[in-house]
Amino acid sequence: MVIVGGGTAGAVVAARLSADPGLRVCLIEGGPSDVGDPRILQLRNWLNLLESEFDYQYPTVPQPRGNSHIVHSRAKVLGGCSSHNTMISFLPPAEDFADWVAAGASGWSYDQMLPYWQRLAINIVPVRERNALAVDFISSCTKALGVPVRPDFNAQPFSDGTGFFPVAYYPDSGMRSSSSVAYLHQVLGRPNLTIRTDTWAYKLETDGDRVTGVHVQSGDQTEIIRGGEYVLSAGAIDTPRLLLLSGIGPAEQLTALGIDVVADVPGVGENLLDHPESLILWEASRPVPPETAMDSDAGLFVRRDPEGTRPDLMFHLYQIPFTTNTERLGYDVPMHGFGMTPNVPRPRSRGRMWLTSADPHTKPALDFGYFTDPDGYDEQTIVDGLRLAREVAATEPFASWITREIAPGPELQTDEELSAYGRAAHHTVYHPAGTCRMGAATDELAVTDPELRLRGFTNVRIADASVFPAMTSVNPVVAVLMVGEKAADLIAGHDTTT
Ligand SMILES: Cc1cc2nc3c(=O)[nH]c(=O)nc-3n(C[C@H](O)[C@H](O)[C@H](O)COP(=O)(O)OP(=O)(O)OC[C@H]3O[C@@H](n4cnc5c(N)ncnc54)[C@H](O)[C@@H]3O)c2cc1C
Repeated sequence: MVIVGGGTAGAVVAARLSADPGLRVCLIEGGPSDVGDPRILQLRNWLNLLESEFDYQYPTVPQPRGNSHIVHSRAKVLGGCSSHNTMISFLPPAEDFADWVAAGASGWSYDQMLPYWQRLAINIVPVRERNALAVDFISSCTKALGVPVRPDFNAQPFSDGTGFFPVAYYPDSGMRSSSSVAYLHQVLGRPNLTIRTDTWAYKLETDGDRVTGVHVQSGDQTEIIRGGEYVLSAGAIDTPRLLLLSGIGPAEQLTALGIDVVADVPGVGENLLDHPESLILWEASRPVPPETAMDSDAGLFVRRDPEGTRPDLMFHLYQIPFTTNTERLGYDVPMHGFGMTPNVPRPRSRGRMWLTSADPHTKPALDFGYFTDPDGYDEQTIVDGLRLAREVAATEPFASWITREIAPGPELQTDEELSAYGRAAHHTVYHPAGTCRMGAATDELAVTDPELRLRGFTNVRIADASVFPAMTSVNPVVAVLMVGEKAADLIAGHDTTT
């Protein structure tokens, strides 16, 4: 068994499958190991990992209705993005899985997925550090907007609420509970598990409907790693990239680049999803206390649609000034500041990714199509978010932490002004997904079937965020881990739900 990508889902698949001593598992990971490296393991260091040596750093193509300057961080280290993210960990609502089933992913209903949630090995706990700013934020959210305080967001399904986030970490040590820490670290000695770090896959070798090997590069050396079955877990950008480099994708695109078409799979790279977020930034009236799990410890979910059953607007509280985009627009950078980031839980804009060259080292083009949905739903969500954030900011005790609103600034008031600012200053919550989405066999744009098998191939599955048919309403890492758990069961033949 060869697994490409030792990231969030790939680590789960490798750990679960290698529990069977009769199965030999080789895990190929492009980045280094995280073992013993506090830069990776300390959750609070996450911001320093962005655009570092542990990051593939993908730019986007110009975004006519959004921000063209975003660098999409994708982790290059064992554990993948679970080794450099904030590990905010929500069980997605039942309706999210119902959307997946409706999109053709039979076997992926909430009830069928709950056993995977229950067996996750990561250590999810509500943030233990109780920062006074975050405490007052929660109090003002509930007063201003009437949403309930949630001591544990995962205790029961919710459609709104405010509180400290559930986070996968170990509060005593500050260590993250990534997929590498929770799944791999204790099984590194298994004789049937080989982990090849710093080894980058750039092409699949195929023969008819089977993959027969993976071409990899390690330093200056290249070789082919072979196995009976293959799992692709390189993430929502690198899994479709590897398929396209191997001649598996939209035939027209491949032919134009001079890549031999092995299988015409038109959905590879389509359906690129993300959660866009914007920012309201305040100058603090006093220094923000230092206690924190990872500088964004609390948040707010709002349901604007009275008919809806899920949140349709989410905010992270940032206890630090996250000014990358506002500074570029000419706004002040405060010495002490903080912000709220309204994001769109179920965005309606869709993007796509594609290759611009047959050279495996050339980064692919990413077009998220931010704020291009024809009804303007995504931009209205951001506008509503900026307005609701101002209501929270006007309410004590949070209000007394604020000296002034720096961005968008009180002079911007109309929907048009707030939309223009919100889109210019927007960022990503770093949640790309959907580019190899699963679906029914009759769905031409589905890249895998509901058992995660790659269209047209008998011995390859995909297990990572790329298989999402639709975006989860909440931060997606838990859903990705559940994909890994279910993939392992499907491969081992234990899955009884499909
Ligand atoms: C900065 C940041 C913060 C985030 N915060 C949160 C959060 O708090 N909560 C949440 O729910 N979600 C969060 N996310 C999103 C979440 O982490 C991702 O959606 C999820 O981890 C993706 O998992 P994956 O298995 O699809 O891919 P990854 O975890 O990215 O795994 C892919 C792995 O494959 C390896 N790889 C890639 N290409 C190759 C190749 N060609 N050959 C060999 N190996 C390869 C990579 O090195 C990586 O280890 C965040 C993401 C980022 C970047």
